[in-house]
Amino acid sequence: MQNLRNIKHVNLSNDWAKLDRIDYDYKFKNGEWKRLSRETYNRGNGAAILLYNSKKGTVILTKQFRMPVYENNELEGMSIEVCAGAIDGNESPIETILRETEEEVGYEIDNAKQVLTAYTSPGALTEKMYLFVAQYSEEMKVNNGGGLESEDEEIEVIELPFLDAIKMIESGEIIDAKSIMLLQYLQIHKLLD
Ligand SMILES: Nc1nc2c(ncn2[C@@H]2O[C@H](COP(=O)(O)OP(=O)(O)O[C@H]3O[C@H](CO)[C@@H](O)[C@H](O)[C@@H]3O)[C@@H](O)[C@H]2O)c(=O)[nH]1
Ligand SMILES: [Mg+2]
Repeated sequence: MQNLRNIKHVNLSNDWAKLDRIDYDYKFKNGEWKRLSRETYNRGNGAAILLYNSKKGTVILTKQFRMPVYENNELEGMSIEVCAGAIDGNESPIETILRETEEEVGYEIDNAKQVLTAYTSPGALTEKMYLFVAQYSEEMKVNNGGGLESEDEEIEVIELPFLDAIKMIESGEIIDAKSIMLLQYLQIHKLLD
C-alpha cells in the first residue's frame, strides 16, 4: 500500500492467542506521514451457523457463559448465540461449521449455505467470521450437543420459535453480533415467517 510503510510487530502477549502492537507509518490524505500504533488481537477466524426449520418456524440457538460478557456486566455473563467455533488449523469454514454443528448442538446437517462474512470488531480483532444458514430437521439429530467436555464447554441447546428470537434481539436478551446478523438475514430474506 502506498500510504503504509515500516510496519513493525511488537508481541505483547502470546498465550491462548496473540496480542501484537503493530507500529506503522501512515500517510494521511493531506500527504503528512505519521507513526501510529494499533494493538491487534489474533485468535484466528471463526464460523457460525443459524439452523432453522421453515416448517416448524423454529431456530436452534445456544446459551453459554462468556467471561468477556460477564466482565462487561451484562446478563451475568450468559450469552445466547448461534452455534459457532474457531477455525482449526487447515480447516475450511464449511468443515469447521459442520464439525461445530455436531459438537455444540448435535445435528448432522447435509447442506449449509454461506451467506455473510463479517469482521466482528475490526478496530481490535483480526477475526473474520464466515456466517452460514442451514435447514435442520429431527432426522438430522445425532446427539444432544453441549460442546466438548475436553474443552470445558457447557452449552445449552435451545430450540425456539423464530419470532421469539427476533423479540429477544429487541429486548436485549440476544446481544451477540453474529447471532443478530444471522437472525436478521432470515428475516430480510423471509426464509421463515
Ligand atoms: N485456556 C483457554 N481456552 C480458551 C480460551 N478461549 C477459548 N478457549 C477454549 O476454546 C474453546 C473455543 O470454542 P469454539 O466453539 O471453537 O469457539 P467459541 O468460543 O464458540 O468462539 C466462537 O465465537 C466467538 C465469539 O463470537 C468467536 O470469537 C470465535 O471465533 C468463534 O466463532 C472454548 O470452549 C474454550 O474451551 C482462552 O483464552 N484460554
Ligand atoms: Mg463455540
